[in-house]
This record gives sequence, structure tokens and C-alpha cells, in this order.
Amino acid sequence: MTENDMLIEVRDLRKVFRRGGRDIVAVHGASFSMASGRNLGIVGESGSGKSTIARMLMGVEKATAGTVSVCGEDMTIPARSAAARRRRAKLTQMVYQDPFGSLDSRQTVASCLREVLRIHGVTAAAAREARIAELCDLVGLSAVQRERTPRDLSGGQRQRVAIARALAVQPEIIVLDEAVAALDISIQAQILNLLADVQRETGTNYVLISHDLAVVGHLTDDVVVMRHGRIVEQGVTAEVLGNPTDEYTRILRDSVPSLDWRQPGVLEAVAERVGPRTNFATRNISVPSTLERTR
Ligand SMILES: Nc1ncnc2c1ncn2[C@@H]1O[C@H](COP(=O)(O)OP(=O)(O)OP(=O)(O)O)[C@@H](O)[C@H]1O
Repeated sequence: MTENDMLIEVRDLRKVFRRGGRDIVAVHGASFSMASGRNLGIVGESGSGKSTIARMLMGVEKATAGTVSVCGEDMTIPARSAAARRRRAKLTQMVYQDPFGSLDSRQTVASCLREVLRIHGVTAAAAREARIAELCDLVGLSAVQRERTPRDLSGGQRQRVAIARALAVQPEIIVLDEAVAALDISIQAQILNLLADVQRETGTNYVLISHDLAVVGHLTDDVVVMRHGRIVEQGVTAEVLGNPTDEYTRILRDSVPSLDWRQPGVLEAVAERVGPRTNFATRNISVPSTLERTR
């Protein structure tokens, strides 16, 4: 594999925040890469630096030191012009845990998508409307739902809108920051299935940020495990989760309850449609804490 095959190259990345006269080192010299055609998971407990890394990947947080290259573009240099920002938008798009925060609550789904398409050069009205229909079909939003505003949609439907909006830009990479964490388990499964379907259709790559090892296990090929801003372990997801060499990864994995209590059939349904990259049942790996809440 050559450097050209790498969508993401992060080297010695460091981020220090200054708060109340004190330095907070959110990321201590992280290095990792993501190859084209592979999904990357970033896991770790709350405060381990996952979202800070995501923001530096997007170029919206300035690195204190180190390099971040996405498709060859140096993301540590601010995008100053509108053209540079549009080019960057085609590299990475983000889907957050709470789409309410990123969607305009007064804008219908169709008008939100129309605006994004217009900004990104789809100027002919007929082409825009055709693309809106295509995007909504892709993410499973009906013609009626297209004319609704976010407040009249369910959490899962809002997340579909957020995914459609990201896809409207045709990005190389979608960064999903805890994108299914707030959803009920059956809806989580639907969104995970959707993400896998979308990937088959569009070839988009995912960076999946999550505290949930089952979600990461199902959707990613490689994983980075973070603790207190440091990468403690990284490698092929199935190997890292199946046979962790780091004590913290083992604790993370083992802290999730055993399989006995899980909702019958839910995980299998996800695995069947998404296609398990890590077989949790046979490896006896963790099941997400989110599943536990549905007991
Ligand atoms: N803008 C900021 N100013 C000061 N400190 C910050 C800022 N953003 C993050 N931090 C600190 O950096 C550390 C890493 O935070 P970060 O949000 O990246 O962690 P995380 O792993 O994504 O956590 P979570 O899963 O809870 O979102 C934390 O100690 C956090 O308080």
C-alpha cells in the first residue's frame, strides 16, 4: 500500500486547550492512517480526545502540533476562501449525535438539501430536484417526509436527513461522531444497515467515533483505541477487539455485559444485513451498553 492509497494520514498530532489558566492536553501525539476502502473506528471513554481528533480531521479545530492530511490536503492550514472551504467540504462531512444541533429546525428536508446542492454547484433546478429525490430514496425518506421540518421527524428520520445532507456534497469521507448513540437499539440497527447500504451504493468511507464497541465492530475494518488523549492500541478491528493486547482495551471490552441478556435477534439482524466484520457471538466480545438499556 502506497501513501497515495491513504485517505487519512495523521502524524504526531497534538492538541492543547487552555482553560482557566491551565493547559488541557486533549490529544498527545497521535499517529494513525486510514486506507482507501477501509472504515476506521475511533473508540475510547468520554473525554479521551475522540471528538477533538474528529474536529482536527475536518479542519475546524487547529492542531497545536503535528500533521493531518486528508486526501493529500493539509488540514492544519485554514481554508481561507469560499472555494477552499467548498473543496474541503468534498473531503469530509460530519454527522453528529444530535442532528437537531446541525439541522435548521425551520427548514424542510427538501429545502435543506436544495441549499447544499446549490452551494455545491448543482445549479439547474431540475437536476437539483432529481438529486433530492435520489438522496431521499437512498436514505429511506418518503416524499411526505421530504416536506417536513426536523421537529416533525423522529430521531432516526432526522439522522437519515443528516446522512442525506452529508451525501449531497459527495464527500470522500463521512465522519460519524456518536451518530447512533442517542437512538433506540432497533433504530440504531436501521441506521447501521443504512450506512452499510449507502457505502455499497456510493463508495463513501466512514470514520466512526464511538464509545460503543459493537457498533465499531460491525462497521469498521480498523480501529484506534484512545485513552486520556493517547492511542493505546490500534490495528484491524476484529483482531484488536477479539484479542486486545492493551489492558485498557480489554477493560473497555469486558466492561460491557455478557451476551445473555441481549434482545433476542437484534444483533443478529444487524449482523445479517450489515455483514459482521467482527463476529461478536463467536468471539464473545462485548455488546453495546446501548443494547442493555432496552432490557
Ligand atoms: N474547546 C475546549 N476547550 C477546553 N477543553 C476542551 C475543549 N474541547 C475538548 N476539551 C477537553 O479535551 C478533552 C477531550 O475531549 P473530547 O471531547 O475530544 O473527548 P471525547 O473522547 O470526544 O469525549 P466524549 O465521548 O465525551 O465526547 C476533555 O478533557 C475535554 O474536556
